[in-house]
Amino acid sequence: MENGAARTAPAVIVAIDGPSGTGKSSTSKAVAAHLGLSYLDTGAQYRAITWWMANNNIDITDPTAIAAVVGKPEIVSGTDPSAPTITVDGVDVSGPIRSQEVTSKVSAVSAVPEVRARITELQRSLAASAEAGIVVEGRDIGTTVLPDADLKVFLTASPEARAARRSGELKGADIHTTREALIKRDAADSNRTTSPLAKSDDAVEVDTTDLTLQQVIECVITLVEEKRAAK
Ligand SMILES: Nc1ncnc2c1ncn2[C@@H]1O[C@H](COP(=O)(O)OP(=O)(O)OP(=O)(O)O)[C@@H](O)[C@H]1O
Ligand SMILES: Nc1ccn([C@@H]2O[C@H](COP(=O)(O)O)[C@@H](O)[C@H]2O)c(=O)n1
Repeated sequence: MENGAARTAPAVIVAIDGPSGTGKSSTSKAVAAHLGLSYLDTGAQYRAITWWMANNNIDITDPTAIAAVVGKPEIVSGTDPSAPTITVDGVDVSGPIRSQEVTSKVSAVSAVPEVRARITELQRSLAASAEAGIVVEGRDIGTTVLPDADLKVFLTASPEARAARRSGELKGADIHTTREALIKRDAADSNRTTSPLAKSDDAVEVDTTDLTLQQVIECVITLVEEKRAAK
């Protein structure tokens, strides 16, 4: 480096995977904001395409029907961690994609190989255009979408801890029902044939059951900084 030249941190690609309610979104957003990276919520993309299928009366039990229309909706993700956005055909769907209807249908839609191929292409393109780097969170980022990521983290937590977090978020929803719904969605996501929810062999596993969100964020920031220093 020449005298006086500013040192720019090299772009870094971070993949954060794990089951529902382990803290992927909260952690990824905070880590990206702290380190000046972009942020991509890939679950929101699968939810957005599911919302479009439901709105267009596509039979979500019929993979052939889903595959036939997979290219129709235009899905756009904004990657600013302080204000992530998601639109379908120009419509802001950030609220509707969190509905119970979408949550109950998303695993069936995301299991369709043509859906995964389309969404994976969007994800790779966003990651490639993130100048400073990006934190991408989901279920198959480390294994399939970005297998060459600089850092892979796999978050876990007990079903009880995850259900308590979720029912707190859903204003006192019954913990038992929430726990059963989480377990059912994780099973569907883990057992599908195409890029299931899985820990990549080279991912760092962090059990968040007894950690505060702040402790998890600090742990991941440290891991990213170590990777950056080694680049
Ligand atoms: N370590 C933690 N301790 C306590 N609460 C947490 C922790 N991590 C996350 N939370 C809370 O748990 C809830 C779920 O977190 P978050 O949405 O980040 O999980 P997720 O893994 O992205 O879930 P999903 O895959 O279903 O989108 C949020 O309300 C969040 O604030
Ligand atoms: N990489 C991913 C991310 C998500 N999914 C599917 O989307 C659903 C919703 O994800 P949330 O993180 O918003 O809860 C999830 O249950 C998966 O079906 C996926 O397949 N791959």
